[in-house]
Amino acid sequence: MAATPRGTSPVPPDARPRLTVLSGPSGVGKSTVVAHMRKEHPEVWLSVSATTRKPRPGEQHGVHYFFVSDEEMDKLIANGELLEWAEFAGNRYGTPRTAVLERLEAGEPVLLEIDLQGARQVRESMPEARLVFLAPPSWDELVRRLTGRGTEPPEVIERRLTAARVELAAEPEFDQTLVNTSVEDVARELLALTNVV
Ligand SMILES: Nc1ncnc2c1ncn2[C@@H]1O[C@H](COP(=O)(O)OP(=O)(O)OP(=O)(O)O)[C@@H](O)[C@H]1O
Ligand SMILES: Nc1nc2c(ncn2[C@@H]2O[C@H](COP(=O)(O)O)[C@@H](O)[C@H]2O)c(=O)[nH]1
Repeated sequence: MAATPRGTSPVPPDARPRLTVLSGPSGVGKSTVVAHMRKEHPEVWLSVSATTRKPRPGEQHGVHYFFVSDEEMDKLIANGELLEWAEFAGNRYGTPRTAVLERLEAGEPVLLEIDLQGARQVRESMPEARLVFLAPPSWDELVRRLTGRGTEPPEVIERRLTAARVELAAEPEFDQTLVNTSVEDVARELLALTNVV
């Protein structure tokens, strides 16, 4: 058996800083679960995405998203500043590359909350990432949550539900599925997957 070099200790694979990607259909509760988890564990670093979507009431630039113009998004993409990006229901969204890589290099676990297309791109470029799918308890409950949130007009809800059917069908591509029946339970399970504790 090979000896452990002096000054180092064997690190079990699960103790390494990990890139966790949380995806799932619009309205399933990704932001709610992540916010709940980070209230107790603010040390979980969540990437702030850039988007061309307009802010919802209460959303702050640099906190919930970097709200950018179409031209700014074009530049971010052209300059290779995004780790991944996608068009979703009429807007573009992308993950700023440098901030994520800096955190990972510093040994900190990183969480991305992104759509299916983005998750697939991360799987290609960073195969070590753990992909977690957040599923609704049922289709009807997903529709209730998305509609009940009251943030999108009916035609945008329709677009998001069309995307949701595609996203639900892609669940087998993910490493893990969590069913969002209870925010508290899922937040605890997600925390365990991020390797923070
Ligand atoms: N476990 C749950 N039980 C009941 N309602 C929930 C649960 N989780 C989230 N919700 C509610 O569902 C709605 C959608 O949640 P949220 O905005 O977090 O979804 P999301 O997946 O982040 O959506 P999007 O991808 O569109 O940003 C919110 O009104 C939220 O309060
Ligand atoms: N591919 C990416 N998807 C992202 C990113 N940031 C957010 N999202 C996803 O977009 C939809 C819609 O979000 P909303 O805030 O408008 O409701 C949702 O699935 C998010 O997870 C990103 O950087 N890249």
